[in-house]
Amino acid sequence: MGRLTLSGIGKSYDGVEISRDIDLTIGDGEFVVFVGPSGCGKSTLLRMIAGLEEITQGEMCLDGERINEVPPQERDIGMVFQSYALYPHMTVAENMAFGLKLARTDKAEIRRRVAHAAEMLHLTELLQRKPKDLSGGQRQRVAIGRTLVKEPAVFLFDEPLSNLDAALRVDMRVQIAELHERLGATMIYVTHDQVEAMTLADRIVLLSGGRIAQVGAPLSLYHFPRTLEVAEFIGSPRINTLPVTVLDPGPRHTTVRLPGGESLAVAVDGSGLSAGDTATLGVRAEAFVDEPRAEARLPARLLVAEQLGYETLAHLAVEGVEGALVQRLDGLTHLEPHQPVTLGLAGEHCHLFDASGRACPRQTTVPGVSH
Ligand SMILES: Nc1ncnc2c1ncn2[C@@H]1O[C@H](COP(=O)(O)OP(=O)(O)OP(=O)(O)O)[C@@H](O)[C@H]1O
Repeated sequence: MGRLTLSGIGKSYDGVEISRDIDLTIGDGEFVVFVGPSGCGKSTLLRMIAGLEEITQGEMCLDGERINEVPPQERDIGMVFQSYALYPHMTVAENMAFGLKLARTDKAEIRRRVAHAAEMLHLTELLQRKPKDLSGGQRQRVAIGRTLVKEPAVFLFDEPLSNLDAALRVDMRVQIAELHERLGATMIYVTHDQVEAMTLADRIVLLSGGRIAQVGAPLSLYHFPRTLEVAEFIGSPRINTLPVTVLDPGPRHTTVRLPGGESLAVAVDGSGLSAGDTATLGVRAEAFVDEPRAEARLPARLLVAEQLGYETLAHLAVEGVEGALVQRLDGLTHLEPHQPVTLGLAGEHCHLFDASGRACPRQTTVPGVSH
């Protein structure tokens, strides 16, 4: 079992509060990713779960038992760190067995667990090698193996892939997903990489300033962000934002004036807004529409076209909008430098945020994705 409950968890260092009011239940077998900008408190929260940091507020329970005061080695929790910290003079097998030896585990049991972990992580052929004779990805797999042999109920990963190059990261990401599938253990994973969060998580916990900004399935956060900050953090390229003025707020549609003067009825409940309010319109790079579906238009000029093969990202200048807007286009689209482009908008594909950054509830539904 590995059901973790955090109730009102908070952390202060010398009276300075860095996180608070963390309420979260992580189900047995769930893969949860803590994500958020640097300094938002992800690692601190993970270290509190591991028992490496004192919990200064609230209660933490594992399978119903309070663990606040339980030392790390007595928690049924294993942690994989960003730095592999393997013992250089020991073989892969010895590195993996080390923790079990310290815990005086029976020798035959150690052999069984090391062999099983090695097989799961495709390390069987490498068991007699020393860390210096391994690649970065192989070393990271040994570090995971060291935790795997302890057979913990909960696995914690603290940015385990950040020392690897881009191709290896993708490879290891897939291997970690496979491992979760095969073990069915609870896994909590910290990263500042939203692609890792989107691809690995059953649920994402997006932290901001030491508090939970939003918890949900990756696609829920993508399509139904509760704040502008969440909308900007999830998704690559970043969501486009445009300053707008509210003309007519309403329960199903809110009409806004766009830069350039056209109006657009956005499919959101804007009943908390008033006519004349300033707000932010959010449009994902793939959410611009062609004629005849366009309900409003923005004249734009091409700045740069990034041709990525399977897609082209057009960076566009629009009068009245700071910075470039990005439109995702088919990879075969050919664009001339500086060519004028018309961006089409449709109200059901847009987001609207009030001046404080709170999202107006979208009235649009996305099949299979809950709000
Ligand atoms: N020992 C400490 N004493 C005082 N403040 C600390 C201590 N450790 C962390 N902090 C502060 O707590 C905040 C959260 O740090 P934490 O490392 O949890 O953030 P993070 O989201 O994991 O960031 P990153 O992605 O950069 O690793 C930061 O403002 C940090 O400066």
